[in-house]
Amino acid sequence: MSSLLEKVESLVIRKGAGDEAEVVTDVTDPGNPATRTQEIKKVEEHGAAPIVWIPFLNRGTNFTPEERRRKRLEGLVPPAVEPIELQAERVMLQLHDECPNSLAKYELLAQLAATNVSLLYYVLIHNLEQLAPIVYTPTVGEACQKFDRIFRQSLGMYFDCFNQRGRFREIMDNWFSHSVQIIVVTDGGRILGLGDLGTNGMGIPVGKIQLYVGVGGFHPEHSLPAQLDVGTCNEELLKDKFYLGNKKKRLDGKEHMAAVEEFCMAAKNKWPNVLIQFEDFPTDKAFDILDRMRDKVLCFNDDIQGTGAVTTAGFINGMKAQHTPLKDARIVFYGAGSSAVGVATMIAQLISKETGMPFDEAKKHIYMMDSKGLITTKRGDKLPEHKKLMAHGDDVPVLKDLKDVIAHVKPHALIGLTGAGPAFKKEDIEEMLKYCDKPLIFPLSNPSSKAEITAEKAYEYAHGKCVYASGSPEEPVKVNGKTVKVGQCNNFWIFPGVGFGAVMSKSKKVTDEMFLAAARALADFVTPEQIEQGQLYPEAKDLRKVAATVATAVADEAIKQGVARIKRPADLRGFIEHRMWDPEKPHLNATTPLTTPMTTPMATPQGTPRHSMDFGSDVKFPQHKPMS
Ligand SMILES: NC(=O)C1=CN([C@@H]2O[C@H](COP(=O)(O)OP(=O)(O)OC[C@H]3O[C@@H](n4cnc5c(N)ncnc54)[C@H](OP(=O)(O)O)[C@@H]3O)[C@@H](O)[C@H]2O)C=CC1
Ligand SMILES: CC(=O)C(=O)O
Ligand SMILES: [Mg+2]
Repeated sequence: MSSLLEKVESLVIRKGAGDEAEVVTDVTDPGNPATRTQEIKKVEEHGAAPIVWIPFLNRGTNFTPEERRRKRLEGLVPPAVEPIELQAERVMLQLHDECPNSLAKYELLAQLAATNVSLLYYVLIHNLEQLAPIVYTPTVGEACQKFDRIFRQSLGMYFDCFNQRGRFREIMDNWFSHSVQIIVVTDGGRILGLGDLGTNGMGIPVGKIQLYVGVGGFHPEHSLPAQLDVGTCNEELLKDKFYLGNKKKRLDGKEHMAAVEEFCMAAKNKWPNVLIQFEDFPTDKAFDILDRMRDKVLCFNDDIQGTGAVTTAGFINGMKAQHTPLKDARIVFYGAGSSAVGVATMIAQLISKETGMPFDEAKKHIYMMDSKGLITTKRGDKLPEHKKLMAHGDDVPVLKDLKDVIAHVKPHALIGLTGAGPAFKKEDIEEMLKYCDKPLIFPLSNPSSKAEITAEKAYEYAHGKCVYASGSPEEPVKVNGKTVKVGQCNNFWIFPGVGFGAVMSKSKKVTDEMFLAAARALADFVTPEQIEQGQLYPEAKDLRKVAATVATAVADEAIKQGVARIKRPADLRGFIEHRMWDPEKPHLNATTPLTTPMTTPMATPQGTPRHSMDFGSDVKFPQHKPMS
């Protein structure tokens, strides 16, 4: 005989499909119909399972005696009634005393995410500086590499692009929340600088969503980490018995694009105002996906646009620290993938807007290198589209070596986005010093093991004279006898605020101008005195405040551009802050669902949900047919 919980599970699933009549008959125990029905009624009244077993509702020992009585939790939690502060103190103690390394801390926090969501976020928000490097880079990189080994509980949704195509919309009905506002989705193709990690890449959407909630202010129930399983070409994973995805070679071309498109359109149908963040798609897909989807769904690519904005902010402050006017600034990019091209484009836009010079003129200030050297149209190889934009022509010689490029360009800034560090050598930094007395050095590749240089070496080679920030956090370093905090140039300064600002302003799209507004707001958060001392970014403890500032600037820009669907509130900052979710008030649903009531699946006579295919004039649900 099946257990009550199994019955209830069946009840809940069937209720979801809108087939209640069938349920009652089905779950009544023929041995004792009256008792069974009563039991089920009770469970119906009090939820499918005790809420201490539901991570989004569980507050463990924090439930008051009255709540324990009312919610039928008596006996299910220890007698002590604890304030969340004390619960958090226990977690911090466990992190310090019981976890021998960063990965163990990651696992402990993942366990918390799977059991008590409010407590996870309380702990995260109150210890951002300490814990961002755990849930995010660099530790999340190691976690992704070992994801199938440390896996315990899924924290997001998987979409199997081999076996579930055409059914993504239906599968989304399995997610518990009716009002998702933010999705981070990856295909695992370029996870940080670690390459193709297939479904092990899920750690990245999970980590970014944790920052969307802990930093950006989204309600946990309104956020969704998602992984498209398009296969992997990582031979080690294909051989790994624990690998959690399909052991098949990656989909490519039209098949890959069709899967992404089905996912996006299904998400829009299910959650009409959802914002989709594309994350760590390989460069040969990233630009095409953004181009194809940006007018169809509310979306952006974090690696292209988020990185663009965060680096532009550091560049603004770096040029101030050097006293270099933007019209004179020259920049060398080491790496020409999705992130580098995103940054280069935004910096050229900034120079153009600030100085009045045309974009085509502004972009001549930028010199990009890839694995073959300085990118020029005359180099003799066929350049992919994304490299053409910034390629120089006859005005530059063919150069392969970074030092030679520096000698030719005489740059004010050197930005590393190769995913292939360490790469910047002593002679490169010394060469920069010949032309600029305070060069900006940004080794931005993640995680730390892939960074182009470390703070210690950069300051040493530059005799303490550079302005520096890295993609992953670093410990403070001694510079000329003084301890200096190391700045972090990571898109985590941008995406939580951009996402929250766009969603709270009910923006129809996320425009380039909104990203530029985010960059400026981030740059302005740092005081002139801090900039003068070489500090280009805020400190991680201020992440939440920065997110509110960025969100306000983004919403403001959306309203100015006419893409927002709200009227300007008298106090925009207050409007944003009021809506930021606070785990200390778990029932205060500050981010009131903006989604219109969801499109409810209708039950067919057979009980299988079906969906209306008429989603309005401009949105058509893809029918899993080959794309033209
Ligand atoms: N700090 C932050 O916020 C962010 C950091 N990143 C980091 O940026 C890195 C790159 O990401 P993405 O742009 O998407 O990746 P891609 O793999 O698309 O790009 C890498 C680029 O670096 C070039 N490259 C690789 N090795 C070398 C080398 N030895 N010398 C010169 N150029 C080289 C490649 O050349 P070729 O084209 O010839 O192959 C390519 O142009 C990752 O490590 C990622 O973690 C990304 C987003 C945000
Ligand atoms: C930070 C980030 O998005 C990356 O390294 O890919
Ligand atoms: Mg990324």
